[in-house]
Amino acid sequence: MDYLSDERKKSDFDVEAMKVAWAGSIQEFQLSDRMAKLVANDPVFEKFTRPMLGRKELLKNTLRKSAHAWKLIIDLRLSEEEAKWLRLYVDEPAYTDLHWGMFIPAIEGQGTEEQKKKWLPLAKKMQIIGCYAQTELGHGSNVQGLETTATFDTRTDEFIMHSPTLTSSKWWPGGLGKLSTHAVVYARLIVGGQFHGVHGFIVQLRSLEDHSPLPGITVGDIGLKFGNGAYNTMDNGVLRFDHVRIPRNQMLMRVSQVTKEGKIMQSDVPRQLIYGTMVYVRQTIVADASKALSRAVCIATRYSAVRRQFGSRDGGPETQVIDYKTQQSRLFPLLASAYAFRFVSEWLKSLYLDVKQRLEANEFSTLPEAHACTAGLKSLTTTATADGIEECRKLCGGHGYLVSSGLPELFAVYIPACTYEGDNVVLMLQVARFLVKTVSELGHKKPVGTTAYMGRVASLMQKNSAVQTAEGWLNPGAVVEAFESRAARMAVRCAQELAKFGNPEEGFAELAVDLVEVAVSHCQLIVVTKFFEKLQQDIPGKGVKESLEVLCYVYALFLLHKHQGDFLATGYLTPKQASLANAQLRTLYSKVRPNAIALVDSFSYTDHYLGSILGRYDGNVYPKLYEAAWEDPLNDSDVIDGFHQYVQPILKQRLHSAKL
Ligand SMILES: CCCCCCC/C=C/C(=O)SCCNC(=O)CCNC(=O)[C@H](O)C(C)(C)COP(=O)(O)OP(=O)(O)OC[C@H]1O[C@@H](n2cnc3c(N)ncnc32)[C@H](O)[C@@H]1OP(=O)(O)O
Ligand SMILES: Cc1cc2nc3c(=O)[nH]c(=O)nc-3n(C[C@H](O)[C@H](O)[C@H](O)COP(=O)(O)OP(=O)(O)OC[C@H]3O[C@@H](n4cnc5c(N)ncnc54)[C@H](O)[C@@H]3O)c2cc1C
Repeated sequence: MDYLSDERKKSDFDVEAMKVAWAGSIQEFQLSDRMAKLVANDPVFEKFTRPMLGRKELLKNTLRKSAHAWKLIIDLRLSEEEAKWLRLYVDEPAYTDLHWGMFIPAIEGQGTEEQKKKWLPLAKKMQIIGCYAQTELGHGSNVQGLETTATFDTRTDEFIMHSPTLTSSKWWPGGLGKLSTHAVVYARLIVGGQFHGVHGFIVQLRSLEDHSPLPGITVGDIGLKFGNGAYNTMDNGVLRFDHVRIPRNQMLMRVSQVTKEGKIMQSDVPRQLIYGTMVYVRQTIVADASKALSRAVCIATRYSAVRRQFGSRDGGPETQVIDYKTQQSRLFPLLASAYAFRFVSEWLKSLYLDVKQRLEANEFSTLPEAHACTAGLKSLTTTATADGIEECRKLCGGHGYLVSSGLPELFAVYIPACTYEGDNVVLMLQVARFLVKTVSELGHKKPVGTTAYMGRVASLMQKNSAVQTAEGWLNPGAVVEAFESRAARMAVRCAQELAKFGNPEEGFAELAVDLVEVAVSHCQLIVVTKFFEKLQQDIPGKGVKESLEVLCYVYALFLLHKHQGDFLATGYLTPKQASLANAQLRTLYSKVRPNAIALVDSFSYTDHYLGSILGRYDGNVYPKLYEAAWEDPLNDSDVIDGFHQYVQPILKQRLHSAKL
C-alpha cells in the first residue's frame, strides 16, 4: 500500500524528467540508479544493525562490506565512475574513501610522471592502501606550522622522517589507524639544515606481508568518535616516526625537486599546488552536501505528509503537519537548498575540471579563484547541511530522535564535514582574503569569474532596488542585483575599514568577524547566480523548469529574508521591499506544497540508501516503527538481564520496609 499516493497525484511536473535534471544527464541518472539498486538488493550491505555494534565488530563489518564492494567492482568490471557511485550507496565511511579520495589524487596532482607511473597502478589495483596524513595533534588548520620533519641525508640519498615532539604526531587521518600500508605524509623539508616548506612524501607504514608496522613506526587508532556507528567505521589514526628512512624519490616532486647532491630545484609550478588535493576534495564535498541534505529533506518531507496533528473537531483526519506554514517555512528552504547545492556543485565540478586541465598544461592563473570557490562553497554548504539535518530531525518531532529515523546517524556522520578539509571559519577567511585582494586591485585589474560583479562596483554602490510589489521579486535580474549589491557593498565597506589600519594583518585580525560575513555574502551570491544560470539551460520535461524556478526563488528569497539586516544596512533595500520579499516567499511555499513529495522522489533514493523508517517511499511509517521496536535486543526477553541481580533486591527491600 502506498500511503503517499494521493500526495504523488498532486504534483504537476514529470518526476522522471526531474530525476534526470537532478542527476545532471540521462547517463548519470542511469549509472547512479544501477549502482543504487545493486547495493540495495545485496544483503551484505544491510545497515540497520550498525549502531548496535561494538567498535571491533563495527570495523570488521565495514572491512567485510569494503571487500565485497571491491569483489563486485572486479567481477562486474565496473568503471572508476561506477565504483565511486557503488561506494557512495554502500553508505559507510571506510578506509577506501581516503585511498581513492585523497591518497590517489595527491599522487596524481603532486607526483612527477615517473612517480605516477610507479605508484598509481599499485594503488589502483589496491596492492597498496594509502591515506592522507597531514594533520597533527598540535596543528591542523595551520599547515605551515606542521612539525614532522623530512631531513635529507646526502650520504645515503634518503629522507629521514621524524616526529620530534608529541604534538607532531599525525592525528586524524582516515584509514591511517589500522588499514593503510602507505601514506602521503606532509612534513617540513629540511636540506642542509635549512627549512624549505612543507611537502608531501610517500611513506610505507606497514609490511605488505603481515601488515605489521615497519620499524620506527608507531601507528594506531585515535579512539571513538561522536555517535553510535556513524564515523566509527573509519580508523582515524595516530602516527609517529622515529628516524624512518625513505628513498629520495618518494618525495612528491612536481612542485620542488631535491637532487642527489641536496640542491633544491623549483619548477614553474606555484607552491600552492601542494594544497591541490584539498581543492579537489573540497569540490567533492560540495556535491556530498547536496546528497546529505537531500536525504534528510526527503525523510522529513515524506514524514511531514504522513504525520497529522490537531485540526480535527469532528473526528475526521487531523491536519498533515506539512500543511502548517511554520513547517513549510522550515522545510521548503532546505528542500530548495538541496537543489541549489546540487546545481552549484555541478558548476564547481566543471570549474575544477577546467583548472585541472590548465594545471596539467602548467597554466596556473585560475588557481586562486578555484581555491576561493572550493573553500567558500565547501564552508557554506557544509554549515547549511549540518544545521539542515538537525532541523529535519526537529521537523520529525519525537520520532526523529529514534535511530531508525536515519537522522541521528546521518547527523553524526555529517557534522565533521564542517571541520575536515578545512575548518569552515578558517576557509571563509581565505575567501575574505581573496575578496579584499580583488577590491584592492580594482583600479588596475579587471575582476573576472565569480568576482566579475566587482567590476560594476560603482553602479552597485549607487543603484537601489526598484522592486515595488511582491510579484516584482519574481525577476532574476532584481534578485541577482540585490545579492550583488549586498556583497559588493559589504566588501567595499570592509576594505575601507581595513585601510584605516597601519598594519593590514592587524586590521584583518581585528575585522575577522565582518570579513567572514563578507565572504558568506559572496558565496551565497555564487549559489544564487548558478541556480539562475542553470535555469537558462534547456531542461526538458513537463513542468520541470517551472518547479525548479519556484525552488530557486525560495532559496534566494529565504536567504534575503534571513539576512535582511545586511540588505537593509547596506541601504540597497527599504524595509517595505524586504517585507514584500517575505510576502512572496509565503506565496512560493504554497506553490511548493503540492509538489513537495514529487520533488523529494526526484532524488531517486532507494529505501536502503535513505535508511529511514520515517522516510520510507510507501509512507508506511507506524506499523514499521512498531515492528522495529520489537527487534531491539532489549526486547529479546520479557525480563531484562540484570533485573534479578540489581533491581529485584531493591524491590524486595521496599516490600520489607513497607511491612515495617
Ligand atoms: C573523498 C574523501 C572523503 C572526505 C573525507 C574527509 C577526510 C578529511 C581529510 C582532511 O581533513 S585532510 C586535511 C585538511 N586540512 C586542511 O584543510 C587545512 C586547512 N588549512 C589550509 O588549507 C591552509 O593551511 C590555509 C589556512 C589555507 C593556509 O593559510 P596560510 O595563510 O598559512 O597560508 P600559506 O600556506 O602561507 O599560503 C597562502 C597562499 O596560498 C593560497 N592557498 C591556500 N590554500 C590554497 C589551496 N588549497 N589552493 C591554492 N591556493 C591556496 C592562499 O590563497 C595564499 O595565496 P596568496 O594570497 O599568497 O596569493
Ligand atoms: C572526521 C575527521 C576526519 C579527518 N580526516 C583527516 C585526514 O584524512 N587527513 C588529515 O590530514 N586530517 C584529517 N582531519 C583533520 C582535519 O583536517 C582538521 O581537524 C581540520 O583541518 C581543522 O583543523 P584543527 O583540528 O587544527 O582545528 P583548529 O584550527 O585547532 O580549530 C579550532 C578552532 O579554532 C578556530 N581557528 C583556527 N585558526 C583560526 C584562525 N586563523 N582564525 C580564526 N579562527 C581560527 C577554528 O575556527 C576552530 O573554531 C580529519 C578531521 C576529522 C574531524
